[in-house]
Parts: sequence; structure tokens; C-alpha cells
Amino acid sequence: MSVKIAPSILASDFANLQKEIEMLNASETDYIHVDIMDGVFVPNISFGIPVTEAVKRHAKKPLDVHLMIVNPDQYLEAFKNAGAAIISVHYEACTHLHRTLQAIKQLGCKAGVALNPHTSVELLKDVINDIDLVCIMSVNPGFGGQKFIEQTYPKVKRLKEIILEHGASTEIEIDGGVNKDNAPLLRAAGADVLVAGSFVFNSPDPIQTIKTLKAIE
Ligand SMILES: O=C(CO)[C@H](O)[C@H](O)COP(=O)(O)O
Repeated sequence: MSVKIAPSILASDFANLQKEIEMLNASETDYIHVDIMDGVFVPNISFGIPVTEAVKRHAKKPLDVHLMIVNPDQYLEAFKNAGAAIISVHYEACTHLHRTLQAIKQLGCKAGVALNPHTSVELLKDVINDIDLVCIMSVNPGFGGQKFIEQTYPKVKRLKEIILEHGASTEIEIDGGVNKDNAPLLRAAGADVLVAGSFVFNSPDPIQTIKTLKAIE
């Protein structure tokens, strides 16, 4: 199966959001990555439920909602109702991760867990069969356009081993600083989904850029 591409609308032109979503609909985008930042879990505020609803009204691709917020349990239903197909919570924001994953699934969404760069993939072993997607942060969350952290590669490799050891079907997603140079190496390490914000939206031809990423073996 080819690598999945999830453009992050954090880097899109918010004043022309409908146009940006229509561009993604016309591209080889697999998931539309929606970054929710609360100014507490991360040092930035992006947007929330009404904007997610607005994206959903135009999107023809599944919404991959990445909650960079404290107390994510409080908002799972609201994001499901806003149109999320996948909801990822941060490992670092969950006291009862297993319970949170079950709650996401009971809503009918795929359950994701995001890991900050300092968080070991080993911590997911006991719940790996309950996770549909692990989002490995390859930058410190909070801002687009940051430099890719090279230590991500061994993390991806180790997570892939854990998934195979447990017979799980979890997807590995990489988020932060993804570009055409690191994408083939991430794919070779075991990545299934590549999130790309700046690299897609700051390029002269985003549809072609998505195609280029999608073609990576
Ligand atoms: O979660 C994020 C930031 O916290 C973004 O999705 C991520 O940074 C992608 O943007 P870019 O490709 O520009 O690095």
C-alpha cells in the first residue's frame, strides 16, 4: 500500500479555507490533518470546534484531528460531532489513556495517540492493540514550519517492531518538518502516514507537491 499523505491545514490560508479544502479534495490527499492547539498544552492557539465544522462542510477526505490540548476527554464528542474521523490525543495529556481510547472508539472514530519528541514509543506497548494510529511528533508541537528532529527515524523503526511483535494493525504517522528529503527515509523506517504543512502549502503547486510525496516508495 502506498504512503498516506495528510496535509496539515495549520499552514493553509485561513482567509481562503474553502478554496484550500477544495484544492485538497482535488489532490491525492488521504487525510486532512486538523491541528487543535489550546495555548495550555502547547504554547500556541490555533482554532477549535467551529472551524473544524466549517472544514468538514467542504471536505471530501476524512478529518484527522490532532488534539494538542489538556483534558482531551472533555472534547471528544464535540470533535466527533464536528466531523472527525480520527481523533488523536497526546500521551502526555492523558492520565487514563486506555479509557480515553475506548471513549474515542465508542464514538465511532479511529483512536490515535500522539507522542512528543521526548516520549518513548516503549510506553505504548501495553495499549498498542487499542490504537489505530500513533502520531510521532518530529518537532515539538505548537508551531508549523519547524526543523525536523533526526532522532525520529529510530523511533519509527522501534514502533514498527512493537506493532509487528503484537500483531497490531496500527498506522504510524509522522508530524512535523516533513519534506521530500526526509519522507523516503521515514517511509523506509516504517511510516504509513506523512503529515505535511509548510512543505505542501508553501509550495508553488500544492497538488503536485502532494503527488510527489504520495509517489514515495
Ligand atoms: O502538529 C503540528 C505542529 O504542532 C503540525 O501539524 C506540524 O508542525 C506540521 O507542520 P509543518 O509540516 O509545517 O512542520
